[in-house]
Amino acid sequence: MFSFDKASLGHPGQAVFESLSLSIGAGEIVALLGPSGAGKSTLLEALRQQQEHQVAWCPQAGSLVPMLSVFHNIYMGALARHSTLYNLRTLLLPSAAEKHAVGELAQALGLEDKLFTSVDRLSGGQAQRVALGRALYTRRPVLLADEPVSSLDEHQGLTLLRHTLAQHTTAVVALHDRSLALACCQRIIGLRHGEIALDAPSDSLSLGDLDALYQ
Ligand SMILES: Nc1ncnc2c1ncn2[C@@H]1O[C@H](COP(=O)(O)OP(=O)(O)OP(=O)(O)O)[C@@H](O)[C@H]1O
Repeated sequence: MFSFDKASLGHPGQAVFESLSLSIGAGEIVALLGPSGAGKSTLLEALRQQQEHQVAWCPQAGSLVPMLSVFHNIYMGALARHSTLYNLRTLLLPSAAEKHAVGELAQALGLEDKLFTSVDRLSGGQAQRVALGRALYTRRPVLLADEPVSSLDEHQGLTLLRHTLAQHTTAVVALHDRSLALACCQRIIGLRHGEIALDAPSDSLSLGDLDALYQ
């Protein structure tokens, strides 16, 4: 599904990975771990470019449109599924069917009472749940998510990450919470200084093994 062979990845004027070799197969649920600046977001963006039309994309907070409502931001996940005319009509005057579909998703995310509240009036954790909702509403099989539950409490983060992963066949999720990575993902890829420092099944790893990534 995803494959890099001695690839150079990075940003204009800055290579983050100088020679990255990595394969991720369909059906894998993968956590990306590593200290800040290790290259998790850079790798997610490169993965996205390889399978753009298959990917449900959940970037870090800040990607929502703050002055629009929860309904509108979640609906944006569906823009590619519909004609421009249908999208314009739905954004201006949503049908009962779209309100119901987005409302059901909002309910699963604990946002049912905020459906027509603008995102700039939400807490950080509520906004993160909207971003997850938008990714879920794309209804695509491959989830790529960048710290999708970092502002949620431990219990809610675990519940929502499990709920979201269950709706995708393949996923790569950057996380900072190592326990969450071990609990929810089958494979852990640890990044450090633009290299893969660890790549192993999560059931072969302990929290202590993951600590080494951050030392
Ligand atoms: N738009 C950009 N232009 C130039 N360099 C960038 C850009 N975005 C990130 N970088 C650099 O690329 C490197 C990797 O950044 P990246 O965001 O991939 O790390 P990360 O592991 O996701 O970090 P964090 O956990 O803090 O989000 C860093 O040195 C960062 O400064």
